[in-house]
Amino acid sequence: MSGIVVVFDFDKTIIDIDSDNWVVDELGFTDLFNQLLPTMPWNSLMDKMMMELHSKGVTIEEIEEVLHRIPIHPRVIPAIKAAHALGCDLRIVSDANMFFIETILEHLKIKEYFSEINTNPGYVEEGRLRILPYHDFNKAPHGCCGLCPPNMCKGLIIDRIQDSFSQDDDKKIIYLGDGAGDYCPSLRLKQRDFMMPRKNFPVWDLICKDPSLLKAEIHGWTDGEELEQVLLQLISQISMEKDALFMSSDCKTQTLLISAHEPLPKVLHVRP
Ligand SMILES: Cc1ncc(C[n+]2csc(CCOP(=O)(O)O)c2C)c(N)n1
Ligand SMILES: [Mg+2]
Repeated sequence: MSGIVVVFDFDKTIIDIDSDNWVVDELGFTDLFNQLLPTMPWNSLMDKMMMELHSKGVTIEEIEEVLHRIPIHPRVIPAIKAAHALGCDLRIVSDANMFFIETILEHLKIKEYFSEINTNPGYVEEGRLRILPYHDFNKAPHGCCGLCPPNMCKGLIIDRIQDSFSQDDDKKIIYLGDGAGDYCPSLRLKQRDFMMPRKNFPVWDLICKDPSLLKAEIHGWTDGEELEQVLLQLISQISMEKDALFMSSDCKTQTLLISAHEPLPKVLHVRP
């Protein structure tokens, strides 16, 4: 393992659009969706829309067929496979839902590259699709920065991922996202981590207001091609730093930077 955890947002990061809008639009339910949107939270509306689809005779197979046609940039899958081959632990944190994400990842044959998918529950119940909130906001509000929707705080999910790392393991997170919901987790990243916001998308605009609020290093990207370049460059840079064997040209002291194989000290001073 490389000691790198790559956390991907899903909509407009792995795929190139919002999966919720894609399904509603492709099945011809845009007007009803827009009419109901001011009346309820997005996540509750998606559950209601799935009920509407079912009552109008749209089948699960038809929803799957629409999901199989979802647009994705051609460099995203190679980027995911390369990051995995380099030993990174890949995870998803998304405000879409499990049914849409699993259907798309299985169709693209890339589900197995991810060790964890954190998203809203989505499952078939008596022939209709149910979409439920990740946090049960009727029980207790998650109470974070105020920017996250009531059903999901991605910041809390990042906290949980960071808490799962053992103390002496200096794992680094690379977080990729586009939306306003990706801002809260970006504030939780540590100095050793990396934030990859999609340029000129909501998370980018929020970060640009005051970049000093982030402890992590910021690396923007515009499309799948740049996502691949920036991500693989960061992984190779982090891996090189970890495994570096640096011999100082100073003849009195040679400094060996030893790789992160634990009980060895990180820096050894060797007298010639
Ligand atoms: C102004 C405005 N109203 C509502 C929404 C809600 N919304 C739109 S797409 C989506 C799924 C995001 O999935 P992922 O986390 O994978 O990007 C959600 C929750 C929004 N983003 N902006
Ligand atoms: Mg997104």
